[in-house]
Amino acid sequence: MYFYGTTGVNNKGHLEIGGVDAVELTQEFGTPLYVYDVALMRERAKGFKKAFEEQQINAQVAYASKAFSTIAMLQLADEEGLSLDVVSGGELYTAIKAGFPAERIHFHGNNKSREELEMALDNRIGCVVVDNFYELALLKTICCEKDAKVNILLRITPGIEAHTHDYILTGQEDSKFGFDLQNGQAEKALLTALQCHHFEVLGLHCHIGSQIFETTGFLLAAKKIVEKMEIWKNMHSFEAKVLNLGGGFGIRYTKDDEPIQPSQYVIEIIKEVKRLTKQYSLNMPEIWIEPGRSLVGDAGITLYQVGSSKEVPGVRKYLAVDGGMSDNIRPALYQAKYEAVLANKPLAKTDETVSIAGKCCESGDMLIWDLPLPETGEDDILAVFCTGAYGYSMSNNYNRLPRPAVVFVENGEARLVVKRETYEDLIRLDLPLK
Ligand SMILES: Cc1ncc(COP(=O)(O)O)c(C=O)c1O
Ligand SMILES: N[C@@H](CCCC[NH3+])C(=O)O
Repeated sequence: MYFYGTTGVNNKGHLEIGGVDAVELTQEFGTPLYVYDVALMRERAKGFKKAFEEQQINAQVAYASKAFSTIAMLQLADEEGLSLDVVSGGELYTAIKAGFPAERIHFHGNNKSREELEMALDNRIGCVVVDNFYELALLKTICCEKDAKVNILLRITPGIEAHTHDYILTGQEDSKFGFDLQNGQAEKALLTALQCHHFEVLGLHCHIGSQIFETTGFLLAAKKIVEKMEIWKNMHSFEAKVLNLGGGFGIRYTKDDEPIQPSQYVIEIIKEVKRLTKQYSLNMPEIWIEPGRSLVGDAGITLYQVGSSKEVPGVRKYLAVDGGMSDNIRPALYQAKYEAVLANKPLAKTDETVSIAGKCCESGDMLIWDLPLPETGEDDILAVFCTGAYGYSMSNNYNRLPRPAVVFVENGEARLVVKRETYEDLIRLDLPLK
């Protein structure tokens, strides 16, 4: 059994997170319930920051808020001195309402609207990560209208495709994001941007993928970009002040995942960029990264009430919980794997193998296949580990299921940070036929 962060077993034999009894949490806040281990999120944030500080590198660690964006979460990110990556007006709005310092907000997205870009400029955010020629032109028009200046990074597609465990170098990257480095688009974008006096081109950005367990892909990406930086310095007198290598650092969902320490990515990236910049006589740029999953993923646990069960003789036993693909779509979308225990008896001997079904009207609404559990019945609470990233943020109201509440636990205290949706919330925006 693998417990993350402050999770353990208390003297009642119950699962405990942040010093709080998980069963009592369900009694107070209901189920399904997302529970976040605040100490673990702080530890992860500090780990990334410390890795840069120890090497005395100017850096920004921007939390990719798509992983889990709520007011309390963004306030926590601010407390930990993180910057913030937002990818939509909604994420930006949440950040502003959370009081997140605008100068540390970076705005991503492959189809930012005029309204979103105006919102970014009006709030004087730290930088816009420009993704394509359409955006370059639109941003220029808006800046002219507002007589505004804006810091930008150019999102580059370096031609490296990161698959979870291996890396494939592609000649021509087929991606909806960014300016291609190989075919000259990136250089054309740079020249266009440099001609516009409304833009301060801070540097370059790339993101090679997600749930990556090795450093190789990041180092290859850095190499390709720094090589271009040298060419662009000589040809266009442009020297990037910032090199943003994105997020994607992998975490442990199950025993099959073997992540490396978050600091390891940072240490190796710094070493490689130092080596390359020395080789090409460039100034060391600021290094920015954008972890999402690795800051919050393993800090989240979802608690469910166990309900019905069905035995298919000789095949399997299905055990249904009171949530499913509406609160965690990752198994249905990516065949993502999770581990789970019974929160009311996590150490009990596992003598059954069951498959955990959600309650949505879809055969594909399965959370975990073939999970070893003790004999399980109606009074049991299932705790699914590692649901902190892309769980709540990808939740939905399929079958008109209200979204669960979110609770932060720390030092023996629980704090409700997102209320449970009600049926009334579900129809709030509906209008009658006549
Ligand atoms: C541009 C960018 N930055 C950061 C992230 C965060 O990725 P992860 O949650 O895997 O760290 C993503 C998502 O993959 C992304 O697209
Ligand atoms: N949502 C995905 C990751 C996408 C990251 C954003 N580019 C996941 O749950 O793993």
